[in-house]
Parts: sequence; C-alpha cells; structure tokens
Amino acid sequence: MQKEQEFIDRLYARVDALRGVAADSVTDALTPVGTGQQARLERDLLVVERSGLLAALNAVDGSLCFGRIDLTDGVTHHIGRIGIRDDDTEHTPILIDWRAPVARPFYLATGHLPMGLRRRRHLTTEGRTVTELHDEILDLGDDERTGFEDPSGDAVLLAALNSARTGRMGDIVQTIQAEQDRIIRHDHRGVLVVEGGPGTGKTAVALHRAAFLLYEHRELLAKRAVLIVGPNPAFLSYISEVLPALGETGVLLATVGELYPGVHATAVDTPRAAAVKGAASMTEALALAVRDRQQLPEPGAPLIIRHDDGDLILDWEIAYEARQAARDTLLPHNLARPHFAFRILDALTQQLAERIGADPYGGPNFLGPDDLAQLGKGVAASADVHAAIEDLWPTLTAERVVADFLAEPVGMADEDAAALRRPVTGPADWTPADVPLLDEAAELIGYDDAAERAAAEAARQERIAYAQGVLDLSRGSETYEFEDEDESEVLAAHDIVDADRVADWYEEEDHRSAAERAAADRTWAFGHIIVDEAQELSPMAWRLLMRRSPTRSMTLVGDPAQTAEEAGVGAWDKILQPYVEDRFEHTRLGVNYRTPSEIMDVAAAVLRAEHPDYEPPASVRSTGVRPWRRAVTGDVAQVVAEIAAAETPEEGRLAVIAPRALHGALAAVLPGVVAGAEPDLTRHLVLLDPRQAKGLEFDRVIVVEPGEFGVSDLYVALTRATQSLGVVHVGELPVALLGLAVAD
Ligand SMILES: Nc1ncnc2c1ncn2[C@@H]1O[C@H](COP(=O)(O)OP(=O)(O)OP(=O)(O)O)[C@@H](O)[C@H]1O
Repeated sequence: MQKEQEFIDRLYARVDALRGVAADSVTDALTPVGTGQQARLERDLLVVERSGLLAALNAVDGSLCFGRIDLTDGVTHHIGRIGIRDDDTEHTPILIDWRAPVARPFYLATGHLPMGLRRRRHLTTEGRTVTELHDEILDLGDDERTGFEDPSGDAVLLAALNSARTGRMGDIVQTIQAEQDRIIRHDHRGVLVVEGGPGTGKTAVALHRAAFLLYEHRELLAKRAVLIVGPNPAFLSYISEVLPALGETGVLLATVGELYPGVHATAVDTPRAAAVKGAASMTEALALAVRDRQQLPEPGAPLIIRHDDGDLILDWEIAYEARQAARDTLLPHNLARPHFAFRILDALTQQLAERIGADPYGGPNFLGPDDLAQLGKGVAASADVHAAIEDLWPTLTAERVVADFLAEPVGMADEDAAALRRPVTGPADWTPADVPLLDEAAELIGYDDAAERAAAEAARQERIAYAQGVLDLSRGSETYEFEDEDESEVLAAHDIVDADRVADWYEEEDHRSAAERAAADRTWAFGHIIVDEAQELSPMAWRLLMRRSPTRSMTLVGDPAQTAEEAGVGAWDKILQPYVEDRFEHTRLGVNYRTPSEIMDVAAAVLRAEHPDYEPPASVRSTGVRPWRRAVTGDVAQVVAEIAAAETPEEGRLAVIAPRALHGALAAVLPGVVAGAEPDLTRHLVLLDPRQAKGLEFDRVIVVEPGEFGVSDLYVALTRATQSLGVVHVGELPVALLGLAVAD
C-alpha cells in the first residue's frame, strides 16, 4: 500500500507539473509573439496539444490511476484514464492509457489465458489517497503473495455494482469485463450492433467505445466529431459525465429531435401522430407535397403578364415544358428552380420576338441575335415575370413545406391525414417527430449554397497561401536552426504539417470545436455516431441519422424486448438493409450487471408470459432481497408517499414509476417532485413514467399500477433497480407478478 501511495504521489506531482506547463502555454498563446513565423507556428502547435492535455488533466483528476499489471518478465505498468509520460529524455510512460494495446491484458487476462501477466491489481483511491488494493494471481505457479489477494477476482466489480447511485452514470473503466472489452475495441469500421438485455452494460460499452475510437482515430474524429444519440434529454444528462471523466469532450449528445439546427422541438404529438410521422411512407408523402408546389396554369386560363413590349402569355404548355425540363435535372426543388425559370424566360422571350419581329408576309423574323438578347434582358428584368415564376415554382423552406403539409396532409389515407392535421403557426409548435420530416424536406428542396461555398473556398485559398508562406519561411530558416547534426532528429513543425493543415489552424474566424460546429450544421458528416436505445427510432429518424453518417461508421445499441414505440422497427436487418445491406456486425452482451437475480426473475416472468422462449440475461449477483407487492384499496398516491418516505435512501436514489395519469396526484404528495417536468435525476426521489425510465437506473424502484403498462414498458420499469423493487396497485396485477412477496 505504501509503495502504491508513493507511486500515486509521484504521478500527481507529474500531473501538477504538466498542468502548470499546459496552463502556461495556453496563457502564452494569448500574448502576442514577435519572434517570427517559425516560433509562432511551433508555439501554436504546442498550444493545441497542451490545451487538449490541460482539459483532459482537469477532467480525469478523480481516480486517475486504477490498475496495475505485473508481467512475468518483471515489467509492471500502471493503468489509468489517460496516459502520462515522465519528464525524462525518453519521456518514459508512467501511466498507461487504458485504451493502449499494452493495457489490454488488464481486462482480458485469465488464469487460463494469462497473456503474459503474473498479477492484476485494482487500485482504489479517494482523491489522491490509495484506500484499497485487490490482487489477482494469474500465473498459478507463482507463490509470492502480497496480502491483498482477492480470491474470487470480483470484489471491485461487486463494490461498483452495489454502490449507491448518484443520478449520473459513472464510467466502468476500472472493471470492464472481457465480453465488453471485445466490443469496445471491435475493429469493425462500419455499423456495429450491440444487443443485450437490460443492465448488460450496452450504454456503458457504447460510451467507452466512443472514448476508444477517439483515442484510436484522434485525428479524424477530432475534426468530424462523434455524435451520441439518446432517446430523451433526461437520459442524455444521465450519461453526460461518462466521457468527460474519461478525458473526452469532443462529443455532441443529442436526441433526434435536436438535430435540425434552428428548431427547438418542444410540442408533443399524440402517439398515433408520432407513429404516422415516423413511417417510411412519409418520404413519398413529402416528395409529393414538394412536387405539388410545382404548379401549372389551368389549361385555357394562361397567366397574362403586363410587359412594356406587350403582354406576355404564360400558358399551360410553356409551363409544362419548363417544369418537365426542370424535373428532368433530378435536382432538388430549389436547385431545379433556375432551370424552370430559364425555360420560362426563354419561352416568353421567343413569344415576344415572334410577335414583334414577325414578317407580315411570312418571311423570316426581322430580329437579329442582338435584338433577341435585348428582348431577353427586358423579360428577365420584369418583376411581374419573376412573380409569376415564383407562383408556379416557389422558392421553398423546409419549415414551410412541412407546416403546409401538416395543415393539409396530401396523398395520405384519411385516418392518417386526420392524425397529422395540425396547424404549425410558430417555432413552439414543432414536435420531435417533425424533425426528421424537416430534414427530409430540406433534402427534397435542397439548399443553394453555391455563393457561400465559393466565398469559403476563396477564403481558404487565401489562408493556404498564407500558411504556405509560413512554411516556406520556416524551411528557409532550417539551416541555421538545426546546425548541429544530432539536432536533425528533432522534428520541426514543417516536417509534420502541410499547408492545408496549417490553413486549418489559421481559420481564425471559427474557434468553435468540431462538436459545436456540427451542432449548427444540418449537413455535417460525423466521424462516428452512437445510437442508444436504437430500437426506439422510426424509419424517418434512421434516414436523418444515416445522412449524418455518410461513412456508416456507427455503433447501434438496443434491446428489442424493451421496445414499445409504435413506429419502432423490429429487426436490425430490416432497419439496416436499405443503408448497408447485410454488411453490419452483430454483437451480444449476456450478463446483467444492474438487476439482482431476485428482481430479474420477476421481470423475465413478465416477458415470458407473452414470449415463452425469451432468454433473459443472467444476473451477476443476488442480494437475497425479494421483490414485494402491496394491494391498496384507498388513495394509492398517499400510500406510495408513505412508502417513499420510509424507503428514500440518504445515499442513492428511489424511483417511483407510475402511469402518466397518476403523476398529478403523486406529485402533490411526493416531496420535491414536479409533475410534467423533465425529471431531475440527481434528486433522491424521482417520479417517472416507464418511457422516461428507459436506460436509467436507481437503487430502489416502486412500480405503481403495473396492470396499466404494456408488456415491454413493464419490463423496462421492473429492470431499473440495483437493490430493491416493490409494486403498489389498486387495479389487477399481471399474473406474472402474483407470486411476489405480499407486503402490508
Ligand atoms: N463492467 C462493469 N463494471 C461496473 N459496472 C458495470 C459494468 N458493466 C455494466 N455496469 C453497470 O451496470 C449498469 C447497467 O449498465 P447500462 O446502463 O450500460 O446497461 P444497458 O444494457 O444499457 O441497460 P438498459 O438496456 O436496461 O438500459 C450501469 O450502472 C453500469 O455502470
């Protein structure tokens, strides 16, 4: 213990020193330097590196080092959240990043397959003090003992699983299990599906995989950012601290409803409307809605446009041909519009020319090319002509298209149209299910960013030219900078960068991180996307996400048994086929770390009542505490409040999971609970409905009126507790719950 404490002291001394250096170089960057381009360039490089390091050092301070491996050849490595090197000339690693290949045996080695290890040690620290050591002997022939042996090898894991919940998910970096490690480091580059029952660590694994990918492909992912999609904001705040605790901050967490920049979707759909909006058939309905905006004058009722050189007649034939030509380009609506406009202008100019320049005796037209050009200019300058074009082929916005569609849904079955029909009069009327529709509409109408792109490219070329100048200068100075032959080993900035990259650094107008820029850009292509509770997503939501991931680098996490969304699609094949055919990897997790076996047995019985073949994940522990039920005849809210008062832990969390209809009554009697609001998971007592409870966990759970839930919702509700479960009911109980211990 003393030796480990000395190591930890040395480690933190180094961390403090690094922090000081990092802070200084960030401060330096704020003061102008006058020592030439080379110095400035190298200083900037250092700042980029050091400020990242500073952020990581600040984030991982708690239990920075958590493990040690002793190899049979006598070498030992300490394992931690990030890698730290010594200040010596070799920059010897003192702490190995958990994601480095050297650290892998820490997670995978067993007595049967020791992977070169003699011993694995778990270090538990509080602040900077070592409080516990747990050793596992992996070389069975080795009889040296430390006195910290943990014969079962799972004391640290069980302590983590039994610890009081905080309302925020913690990382599992100290106790990642072998089956989880294989998924975290899986080298499949495309779509990786992680499936498993409740509590198998799917979310934890996905988040650690994000951290691993950021480590493995830092360069790419720092630029393109990682997106983590979750089912609701409460879930996203529940998982929000995991990646920062692993030193990773370049990640955007969002629900699908937050992925259309500029729209804050707060209104709520009926379940039926959400289901209709999520269906794949909406693609065609919206395409039709956009085509519907490409109008023609009625046959025989042309538009008459007053013009200085005589009235212009825009009839059905002219408009039809122009529309056909524009549609034949296969461009999105707004991008095809110039083609439509050009055809109309051309036809009207011809019309005018035929009228003005016609030879009354049937000879060729009097007008020459110059006259025609002049006439064309006149037509093109006419505001009335443009107004007519705008009438027939308006410039659209996605918001306009979807709002008009919802006001009068075209091309839908009557009952679907009735479910959708709703006025959208302002930004507060958008719902999360509208967001994939807006995204679809934005694709259908296109966005003409030609001018913006040209300006951005010109600015970029300017920066490249500047950066090239910087590099040329630094190359010119290399002879006297590195006169000493031995010094040629030292890399200068220009050895490892090119003008393109330097240009990126000098992109001074935009100091936002990649994640911040991604959040503001609908067309952003993320480096990797992780989707939690993926079984919840509708086909339309998948279309949106796939657009954000042209490389299809994705990790999808889900459990079909926990799905209740009406628009949710059953099988992965069906979801993924249109995007990657069968080129996805399917992985499974089979051990439940959250729910003790006493509770899991009850939950499994509920699911088996409908799906007799269902195989639940095996619980890693049992607590000896039996779940209970209590029948109530009077005021159920009052009874729940009494139980909650007795059960709410001082440390840890109690959740009351009840049907929405009871939330008002329950909120009135449960202290600190507000009905209808986003649940505050950091409070000791939380009120939720089963949908809100998805993905979350609590020490204790009371499920109220379970007879009102569908099977998958009930399954979710019953599998949220790490310690104890109770059921309170007035109405009838599902048969599978009748065997619970009766409480009074
Ligand atoms: N290797 C591990 N070490 C310590 N804790 C773990 C480990 N694996 C999972 N856990 C814990 O088990 C709990 C369940 O994990 P997680 O929420 O990731 O499961 P899940 O499969 O996403 O569950 P659900 O589908 O029910 O939402 C979490 O508290 C997590 O920290």
